Amino acid sequence: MLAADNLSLERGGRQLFEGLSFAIQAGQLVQVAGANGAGKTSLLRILAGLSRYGYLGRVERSAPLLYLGHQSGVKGMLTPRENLSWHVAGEGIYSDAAIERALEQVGLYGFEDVPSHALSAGQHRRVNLARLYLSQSPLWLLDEPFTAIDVDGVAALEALMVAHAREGGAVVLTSHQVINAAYPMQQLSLSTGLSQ
Ligand SMILES: Nc1ncnc2c1ncn2[C@@H]1O[C@H](COP(=O)(O)OP(=O)(O)OP(=O)(O)O)[C@@H](O)[C@H]1O
Repeated sequence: MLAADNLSLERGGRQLFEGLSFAIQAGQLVQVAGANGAGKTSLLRILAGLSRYGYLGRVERSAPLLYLGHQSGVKGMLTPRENLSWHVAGEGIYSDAAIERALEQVGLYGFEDVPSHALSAGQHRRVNLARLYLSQSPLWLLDEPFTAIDVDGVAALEALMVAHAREGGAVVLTSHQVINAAYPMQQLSLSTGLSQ
């Protein structure tokens, strides 16, 4: 689905990674490991095709991907329903019922038509995560998806990622959290690459 060949990135005079190569196949759950400022977000953006310059090496993508950045990407003026409709419009046509179901699955039943600026940080995040329930992209690149999410929400998201991998998808995520997925979780180190 995704292959990185000899990736190197320097930022602000610091070498964040050098000669990094790995391949992500269907069915893999991969957590990018590293301290604050190590370069995890930078790597994910390169993998997603959002950083076109400034790095060395090649990325080959052979499957459609969904990238969720670490900011919620939710517009405060719009309701959760409008935000989600706007986001998924680019990925195909979805019925209002499917959008409502996705919002219900992330615990936003009853909040569909509230202006998003009146939602909490975790609820903002949940609007963004609802995109995963509608996604038809096999490859998910998720930057800090658990930020501001409560315990039940974390468990639901872990289960969703496992189901996605079992159905032939793949997930690459950054997180400082220990993930309790009932599924083999591989670690991607910025210095040594993918664990076995
Ligand atoms: N646009 C930029 N210009 C210059 N330096 C940048 C830029 N964006 C990020 N950096 C630097 O690159 C380094 C890596 O940042 P990055 O956000 O990729 O780290 P991270 O591993 O995701 O960190 P965290 O765990 O704190 O989210 C940091 O030292 C950061 O200051």
